[in-house]
Formats: sequence, structure tokens, C-alpha cells
Amino acid sequence: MQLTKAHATANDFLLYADLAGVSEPLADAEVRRLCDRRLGIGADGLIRIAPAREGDFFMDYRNADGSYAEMCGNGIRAMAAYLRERGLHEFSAPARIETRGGIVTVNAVAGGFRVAMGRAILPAREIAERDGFDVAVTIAGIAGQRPGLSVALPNPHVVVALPDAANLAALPWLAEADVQIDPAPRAGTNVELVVPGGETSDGHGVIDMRVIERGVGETRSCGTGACAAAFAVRHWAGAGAPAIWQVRMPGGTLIVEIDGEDVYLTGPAELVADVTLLS
Ligand SMILES: N[C@@H](CCC[C@H](N)C(=O)O)C(=O)O
Repeated sequence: MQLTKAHATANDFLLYADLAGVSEPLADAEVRRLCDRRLGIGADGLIRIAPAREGDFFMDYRNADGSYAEMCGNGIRAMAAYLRERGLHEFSAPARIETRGGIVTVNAVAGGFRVAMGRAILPAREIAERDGFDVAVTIAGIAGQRPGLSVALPNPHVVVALPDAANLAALPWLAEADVQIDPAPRAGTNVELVVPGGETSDGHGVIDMRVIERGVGETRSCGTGACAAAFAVRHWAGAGAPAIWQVRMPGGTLIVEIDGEDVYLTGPAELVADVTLLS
């Protein structure tokens, strides 16, 4: 089996093309083995590029634990880099990539790719509008519970604000089990810990963020998570809040643009190595 290792702001992936759509889905245990950093190659997720029913290609996304996810904002840019590098899509026109969460459009831009992510949804709209929060979150290393806001994009996220950047930096590297949500989301969730950090001189909002991904644990960056974080912080800030946000994570900075409920994500992606699996 041939795989390509790629990363997008240090969220790393294994990719392979199944353009005829004939390969059997990998067993969860096989995905776990490939993504294991000691027993396999190591990655936060695995992407099978398959034929689409609608659109140019289908993104079949698996988390490192083998679970399926709707889509991946960093992974889709890694997939775009793969498509361009392998001559599968020229990017003179945008790529329309089908995901389990709908069709996403990807354009090549200076320094990376810009992805039209679709609409962000606040699942508990009345509660979100009244209180700004709909869940209580317990995080290892932080006393008590903190309020969180659920955002679907389309995969599930809960965004939690922390008081300051020192607080964020002081936390240990977190596993999924280190974070509890009440009420617990039925299909699990990704969790973003954020510290809003004012505005740049050109009026962009700034957010510092760490993320604990569903099916993985803490990762160095999350594209859908950056979008959910910007959407939640803008929701909390109310009228007059910036439309463009710089979301700074341990793996790098992503740009999120918000136009009503439509969200756009821009950032880099690069291929790292081709790998031949021996067994
Ligand atoms: N890292 C991704 C998100 C991958 C899926 C996520 N763990 C889930 O289960 O929803 C991103 O960059 O968006």
C-alpha cells in the first residue's frame, strides 16, 4: 500500500487515492495502526480520496482511532496539495470536494488554499442567543466547570473561553478523557479552548487556541475548530466584531473569514513523504 504523509499547520495526515473507488474500507484497527506514531507511520487522521457522487472528489476522513468524521478543514487543504502535486486537479478552477458534511469548494491562493467551509450552526440557537453558552465543560488542570458553546461546522465542536493566554499555555497536553461535557454530546465532540486576544492594526480579531480533537486527543491545529472558535468568539462579542480572525495554535496560524453564517478558512498545507507500507 502506498500512502502520502502531509501536514497542514502541523495537523498531520496519511492520504491515499482510490480513484476507481474499489478499495475495501480499512478496519478501525488498521487505521489505528497506521496512525500510531510508534507502531505505524503516525498521523492525526487518514484520508482516502475517492470518486464523488457530486463534485470532483470525495474526502473519506477517518480519525486516528478509526472513527469517521464529517470533514476536516486542515485535511481538505492537505488533500488539495495532494491533488495539485499529483496532477489530479490544476486549481485554475476551484475543486469541489464532497465530504460527509456536504460539498466544500477549495481555491488555491498565495501560500496555501482557501476553503468555503459552509454554514456554522449553533445547535441550541435560543439558548446560545440568550446566554451565549449551552454546555458546562470540565477540563483537567482547571478547577470547576466552564461554560461552552456548541458549534456545528458541520462536525461537532464546543468552544470554551479561558481567562488568559498564560492559563492556556500552562495546561498539560490533553487527552480526550481529560475533557468532560455536560450534557455529553451523543456523537462526541471536538473541544476548542480559546483566549480572545484583541485586534490587529488592520482590524482582524486574534484568538489563541488549543484543541482536543474527537477521535484523536490534543492536536497542534484544527481547521474546523479554528472556524468554530472564530464563530463563537464573534457571537460572544456581538455587533461590530471583526469579520476576519487570526486563530493562533501551537502548529501555526489560520485565517477565518465570517460572512453571516458562511465561514471561509485559509492556510497552508504541504506534502512531506511518500511511504510504502511493508505489511
Ligand atoms: N483536524 C480536523 C478535524 C478532524 C475531524 C475531527 N477530529 C472530528 O472527529 O470531527 C480539522 O482540521 O478540521
